[in-house]
Amino acid sequence: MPLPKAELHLHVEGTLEPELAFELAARNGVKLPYADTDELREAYRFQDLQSFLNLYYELMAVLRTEQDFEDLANAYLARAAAQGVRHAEIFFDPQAHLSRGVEMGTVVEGLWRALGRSEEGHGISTRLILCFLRDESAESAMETLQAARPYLDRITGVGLDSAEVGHPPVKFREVYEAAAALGLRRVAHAGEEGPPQYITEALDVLGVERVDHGLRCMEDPELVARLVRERIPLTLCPLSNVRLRTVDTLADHPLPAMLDAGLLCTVNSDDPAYFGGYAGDNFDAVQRTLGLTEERLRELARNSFLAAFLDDDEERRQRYLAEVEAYTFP
Ligand SMILES: Nc1ncnc2[nH]cnc12
Ligand SMILES: [Zn+2]
Repeated sequence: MPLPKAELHLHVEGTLEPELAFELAARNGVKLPYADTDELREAYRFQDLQSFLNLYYELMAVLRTEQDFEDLANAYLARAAAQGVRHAEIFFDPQAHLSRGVEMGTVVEGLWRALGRSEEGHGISTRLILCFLRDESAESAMETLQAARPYLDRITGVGLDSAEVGHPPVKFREVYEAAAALGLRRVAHAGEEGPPQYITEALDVLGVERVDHGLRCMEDPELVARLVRERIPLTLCPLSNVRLRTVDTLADHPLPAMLDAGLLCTVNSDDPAYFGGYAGDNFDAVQRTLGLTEERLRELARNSFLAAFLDDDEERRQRYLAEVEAYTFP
């Protein structure tokens, strides 16, 4: 039995495996510029975040109907359950669909058809987090938030993703204020490729409660001290960092130093279909390569539930935390 954990940094579009991409392409009459799944996998050699994003957006062309989004989410939930995920907070990128003529309702209702049955079907509780694309305008983000208003009973929070450098958090100040006024939780990618200053801005200007990635905080000791003091969770994605060359090799990953510094770290998969592993694979990889002790792994799992947006269901959080403490490693 795998260690129970929450996944807090997972882009549902990043769970599109090549096999499902071809299946959906055939179903929707979409022509992909790859002969087969092998040729597509060959394209998964990324130089940086942008080279990954190019492929990530290109493949979204196969996602067209509610059924497509339901199938995508169901495939993820099945894989996640097999790797010990008990709770998943799932990002989606509506602007990447709206711009192709796929409506907000198609995306949210499609995802919800899977998420609404996830507890019975996969034993996973879920939350949905709407992400704004930071390389699009603030006006577009605000329009997207407005388009989501009929679906807010299904959406827990907002996030910020896509190309980071040159798109500082401050650009989205008003959108995040509007999201907060609607009662939405706030997170943002910061310090993945962008500088530590973006992490500070995400906290101070956007009021985020968790930082996605946050890796580059390690360049600024005062920021580390603040993150420790304020118990700000970081949603790290080790295999993603290797594939996008944020770190040279997994052995160079600062996770052990971050835990030693007292940071509230969690381990997640980001875009598992592209980066070589789901949540459990990320745990296994850091255990193997970074030599994390069982107590460190238990700490990561505990942190994931502490950092989860389960404030409306504390009883469930305590149940999950008890599962973590009772877990015996094989
Ligand atoms: N790792 C990542 N960083 C920024 N935007 C993303 N969108 C999907 N994955 C992402
Ligand atoms: Zn991400």
